[in-house]
Parts: sequence; structure tokens; C-alpha cells
Amino acid sequence: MVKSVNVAIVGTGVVGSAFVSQLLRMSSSIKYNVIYIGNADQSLKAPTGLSADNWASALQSSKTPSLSIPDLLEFLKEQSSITKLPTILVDNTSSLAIAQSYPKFLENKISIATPNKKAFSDNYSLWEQLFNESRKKNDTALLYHEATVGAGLPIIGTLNDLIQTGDKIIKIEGIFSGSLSFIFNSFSQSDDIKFSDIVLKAKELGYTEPDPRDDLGGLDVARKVIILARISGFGINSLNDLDIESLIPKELSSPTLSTADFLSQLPNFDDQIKQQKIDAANEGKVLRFVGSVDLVNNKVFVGIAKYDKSHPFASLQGSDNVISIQTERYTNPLIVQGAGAGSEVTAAGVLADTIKIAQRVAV
Ligand SMILES: NC(=O)C1=CN([C@@H]2O[C@H](COP(=O)(O)OP(=O)(O)OC[C@H]3O[C@@H](n4cnc5c(N)ncnc54)[C@H](OP(=O)(O)O)[C@@H]3O)[C@@H](O)[C@H]2O)C=CC1
Ligand SMILES: N[C@@H](CC=O)C(=O)O
Ligand code: NA
Repeated sequence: MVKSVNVAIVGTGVVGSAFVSQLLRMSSSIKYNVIYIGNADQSLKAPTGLSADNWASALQSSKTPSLSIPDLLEFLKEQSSITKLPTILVDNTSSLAIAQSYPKFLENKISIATPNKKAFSDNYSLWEQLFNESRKKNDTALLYHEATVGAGLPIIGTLNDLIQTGDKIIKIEGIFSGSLSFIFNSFSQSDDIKFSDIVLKAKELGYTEPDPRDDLGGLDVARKVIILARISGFGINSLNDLDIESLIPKELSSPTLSTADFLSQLPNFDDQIKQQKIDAANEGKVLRFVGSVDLVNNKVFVGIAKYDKSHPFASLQGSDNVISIQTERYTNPLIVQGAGAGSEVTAAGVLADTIKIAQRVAV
């Protein structure tokens, strides 16, 4: 008999759209029953006849408003009970409110796959609720978040495997931001290119967070570093505990400045960052935005560093991430490298998690 599972998707932006299309195109021995697709405004509830080609126009013309979080939970419980199938919630938003509601969904036997970093890098109390002993033993509701670090690259699964098999993590370091990688790689390749133009290009290509200041301010890298530290047993309490180096000019750091105003004023500061690049080049070096977690001394670093042109971090391409994991067994670090942002690779990471969950819960 064919096994089935319900899938509810929130967020249909860069990652969410690619996710829905990949899911609806995928051939699989498990049947994925899409019961909800919603963005901030509209939704499709219990849709029928969806395909990779028609779902976006169906959603765009839908008159059904998106459900609030409590209403979504009730709707998913009701659908699980009508269809007698387990449900997977795929959160493709960057919403903190949705992230904070994961414990409620999990308590109600709804599994979650997500690239949203907020639940895992916010206050430690939420992390504890999600990964405490009784949650670990609960195999009716699973929580997978591979795409929260390195997008689709196998980082979190690899780290969990190393730890569960008894290895001890010594140091994790690398380039964790696809957008900053793209920005710095492009920036170091030409003298004519303007910093603000590359930032716009990274946004157009879907590499940045919904607000690119989350990338430029180092917050996105800090969130990834916190996630890796916590998985490795270093329970950083909150983002406030980290010193984060920022690329946002002080003059544009007001939280009341809109994203559009920030982007339109950024060109005024192109010369400032260009000077940093020239200073590094005069030393024969390039600038890179890096993160590291030292698990021997319980120290983290999030900021700009200078590398020799011959260093592997200096020769990255496009939006590549490179993550080096040094452990007791891997004294020469284990290295994962590849695209660390972008719609297709990230959606594939979320879809792979959805499949892993479905393989365990589908009936
Ligand atoms: N882009 C990338 O390369 C990567 C992204 N990620 C993570 O993936 C997530 C999505 O990123 P991305 O697709 O780029 O972001 P986008 O801004 O393109 O998409 C976000 C989507 O979430 C929807 N949304 C926002 N708030 C709510 C809400 N309260 N309820 C329902 N829907 C909501 C938005 O709705 P609307 O369309 O109506 O505005 C939009 O469809 C983020 O958490 C990001 O950090 C992780 C790895 C890589
Ligand atoms: N904005 C992020 C997207 C993936 O997490 C990045 O630039 O890496
Ligand atoms: Na990943």
C-alpha cells in the first residue's frame, strides 16, 4: 500500500516557491498530500489539482486570507483527523512568531522542516524546549532544520552524526554567509565594482535575507554560529552574548530606517568599504566575512578577517560557503564547500528534510 503524509507550507518567497515546485515535481513512493500553502496574505486550504505549473497562480488568485498561527494549528489538527494522516509543517518564512510556536505544533504531533534560523538561534529556553530529552524521545513529531546553516549543504546532519557516534568537536570555522561570500568574492575580483551594486545583485539573486541588513550586520552569520555551537554542546544563551562585527555604516544603523531607504543611501558609503579593500590588498590580502566556534575555549568570532590570496577562503566562487569541522577523529578538518544560498539549493535542503521526516512518519 502507498504510504501518505500531509504537508502544509508557510512562506512562498524565494525558498518557499522553489520548495513547492520541487515538491510537486518530485516522483516518490510516498504520497505528499499538500493541505495548505500560505504566505503573509493569501492561502490555499485543502487545495485539489495542484501542479508545479499552476500552484502559484492559484495562490495569487485565492481570496482566502492566510491563517493566523493558532488557526493554522487548528486547521492542521482537523486535517490530520479527517485524513488520518500525520502532518509536516514546512516553515519557509523568517518569522520569529512562527518559530516560537514550534513547540505547540510538535506537542500536537505535527513535524517540522524549516530553513528558518529563528527558533534555533533565539533565546536558549526555546532551544531547550525543542531539544530536551523528552522531545528527543518523541518520534511522532520530528524537527529537521538542515537548511538553517549552509543552505542545502550537509552541515547539521554531518555534525549530528559526528557527535552521536562519539566524536568530540574541537573547532568549527568558515564562511557561512552565501550573500556575503558572493559580495566579497565579487568585490575582490574587480576594482570598478561598487559595494552597494553587489549588495543589490545579491538581493536580486535571492541570496540575502528578506532585509539584507541581517546579512550585512553579521546577524545571519551569528545565528548560524549559535546553532552550530549549541549542537556541539556550547549553549550560548542569546545573540546578545556575541560581539558581532558589522558592515553597516554607523550612519545607516538606525532601526527605524526602512530597507528601501537603507539600500538607496548605501551608495554614499561605497568609498568607506572600498578603502578597507584597498588596505587589505596593499598587504597582499583579501577581506572575507567569517565565523568560528572554538569548543575548547568556548569562544566565538563573527566578523571580517583578512586572508592571503593563496588561502582557500580567498578563492571561493559565487555564493559558496566553506565550513571546516575539526574533531578528535578529524584532526585534519572535515571540509564541506558549495553554494550556501539561493532558491534551488536551499529548497532542496528543506525538501530532503521533508522526505526524511516522511520516511519515518508516513502511514
Ligand atoms: N534565500 C536563501 O538563500 C536562504 C534562505 N534561508 C531562510 O529561508 C527563509 C525564507 O527565506 P526567503 O525565501 O529568502 O525569504 P522571502 O522574503 O523571499 O520569503 C518569505 C516568505 O514568508 C512569507 N511570510 C512572512 N511572514 C509570514 C507569516 N507570518 N505567515 C505566513 N507567511 C509569511 C512571505 O509572505 P509574502 O510573500 O506575502 O511577503 C514570503 O512568502 C528565511 O528564514 C531564510 O533565513 C535559509 C537558507 C538560504
Ligand atoms: N542570507 C543567507 C541565506 C542563507 O542562509 C546567506 O546569505 O547565507
Ligand atoms: Na545545511
